[in-house]
Amino acid sequence: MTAKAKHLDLWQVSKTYQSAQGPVEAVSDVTMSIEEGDFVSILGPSGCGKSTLMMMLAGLESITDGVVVERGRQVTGPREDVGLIFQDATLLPWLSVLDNVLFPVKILKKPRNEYLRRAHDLLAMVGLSKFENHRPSQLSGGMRQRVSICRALILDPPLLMMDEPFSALDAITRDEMNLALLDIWQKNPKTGVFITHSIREAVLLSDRVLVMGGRPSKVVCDIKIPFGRPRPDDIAESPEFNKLCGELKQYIQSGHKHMEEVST
Ligand SMILES: Nc1ncnc2c1ncn2[C@@H]1O[C@H](COP(=O)(O)OP(=O)(O)OP(=O)(O)O)[C@@H](O)[C@H]1O
Repeated sequence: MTAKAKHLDLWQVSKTYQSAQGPVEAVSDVTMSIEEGDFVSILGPSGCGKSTLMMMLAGLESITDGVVVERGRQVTGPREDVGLIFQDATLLPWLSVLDNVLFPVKILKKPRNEYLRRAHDLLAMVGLSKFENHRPSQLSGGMRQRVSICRALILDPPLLMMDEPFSALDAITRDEMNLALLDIWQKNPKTGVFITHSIREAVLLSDRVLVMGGRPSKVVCDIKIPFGRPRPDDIAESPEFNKLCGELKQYIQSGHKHMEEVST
């Protein structure tokens, strides 16, 4: 079996914020790789540095120490080949759904006609063809987040980073969005970094799950998810799925306890 190429390489990556109350060591000494095409979730207690780590990988937050390399090139700032999705869909209220999806094309001054077909196809894939001319205020939260997924995919970036993209949605819509994301990955595989507080969501979607914890925060657990793709519909009911969730829960709880002990 041939080894997969590395998409991201992190070497001794740390981040210390300077705040009015003094330095905050948010991430400490993370060394790891993420392989091409892998969907990697990051779990961990609140405040353990998950978003900070993702922002450093995306080149949107400076790195205090260490190096991040993407496909052989050191990351020094934001770049076009990363799609980003956040908890809030952050759509532009005055633009139609279609124009929101095409917004990165406009900003980067790429030819609209070349991306129009892709925008229609993406919106069809997430079931929003009939809403292309609607404004974001006419959509539900789940629909808005589906538009933001299409916007992140419009330039077909090889890397998609998602920071708790479904945490503001109700449970049923969240399950639907998980299935939509599995479907998108099946049809158009890419490298993914996904931050979530939901253990089950992480196990369902991922090829690998990392748990961050401790103070200063590190990667305390790195588990390969043994399920192939496409994932069977009833995978989340299987004993193996639930066993993995149980193991991850224990790692998170011990990281949580450690953070509480240090902060008291
Ligand atoms: N701009 C900033 N200035 C100072 N401290 C910051 C800044 N941003 C984050 N922090 C601190 O860094 C630590 C890590 O924050 P981060 O948002 O990365 O954690 P997180 O694991 O994503 O949390 P959550 O799950 O609650 O979103 C926290 O202690 C936070 O208070």
